[in-house]
Amino acid sequence: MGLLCGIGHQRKEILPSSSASLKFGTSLSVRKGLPSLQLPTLIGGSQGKIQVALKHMIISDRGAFRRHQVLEYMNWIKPVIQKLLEALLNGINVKQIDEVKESALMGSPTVTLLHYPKCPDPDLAAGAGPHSDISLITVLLQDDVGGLYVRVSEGDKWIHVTPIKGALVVNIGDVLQILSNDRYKSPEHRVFVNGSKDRISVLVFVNPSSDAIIGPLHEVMECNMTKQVWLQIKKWLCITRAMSTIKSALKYIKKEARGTSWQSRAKRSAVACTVYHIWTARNRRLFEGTIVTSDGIIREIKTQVYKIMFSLYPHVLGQYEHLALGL
Ligand SMILES: O=C(O)CCC(=O)C(=O)O
Ligand SMILES: [Fe+2]
Repeated sequence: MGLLCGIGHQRKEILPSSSASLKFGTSLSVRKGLPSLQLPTLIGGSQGKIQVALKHMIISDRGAFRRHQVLEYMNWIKPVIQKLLEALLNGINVKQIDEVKESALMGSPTVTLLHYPKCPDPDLAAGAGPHSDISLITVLLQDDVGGLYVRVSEGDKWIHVTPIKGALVVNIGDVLQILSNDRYKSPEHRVFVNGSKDRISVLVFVNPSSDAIIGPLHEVMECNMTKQVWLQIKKWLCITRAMSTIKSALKYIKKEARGTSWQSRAKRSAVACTVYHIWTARNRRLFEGTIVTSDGIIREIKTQVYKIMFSLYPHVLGQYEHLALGL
């Protein structure tokens, strides 16, 4: 089963069946793994031996949920959440989710068990008013009663998230919207109570750890740094040809700056130093949290090229003094 995104007929596959055993519902949903996932017999437990009459438990025994059952559900759902996160972050070009990132992003999950008593006049009951979740994602298990609606964009249209047997509904939360710089939207949703049946839902709010600093991930930001640095270095080298990327620079250098003249060497060194210093600056930002400005990187590149050229051609230093003057 693949990973589907969207609601109802708008669902589209975002991961092929071979790469995930997940199925997306509202925003997303998961099917495999809980074959008999059906309220009131919720938690399959180890090898499906333990069956919990959750609906019964919530309604008749409110406030006294069995801790180990909730923990068991959390244990079951953790790898599902990890897989979902991996797929979602992959979708915004975040390929590596190491332990630090993982614990920052999903460090404070909470489980909420909700009971919506039936109401003969549902219009008079509150249910859950329109809101978006502040979590990273919310994984929601609903029974077969229905009543959860998601707002379509900004309009007044609400789509019913029809319960699918054995499926989990996954909502994008505000935190993921921020991390993704709005590429994923945290949908507004609401719940209407039913006129003749009680409704139960079990929610896992996957929250970042309390000390995590949330902002758009670097991978989703347009990075202008490389372009800015290279354009300055190109000008410094008196290269007039239009080429704004390092890729095009490497191609140019391979073709046009092959010889052993000091000019060719200067150009080759400058491109190599540009690649190296941009890479170093990225690493320092990622691993040390140090921000190096493009002016700082340009200065480092020029200094290094100048040193290389001086060590190779001290006698022609005067000829390319204008390079040094740009330092
Ligand atoms: O009960 C539901 O289906 C949704 C509840 C909800 O959206 C929430 O508690 O944030
Ligand atoms: Fe919600």
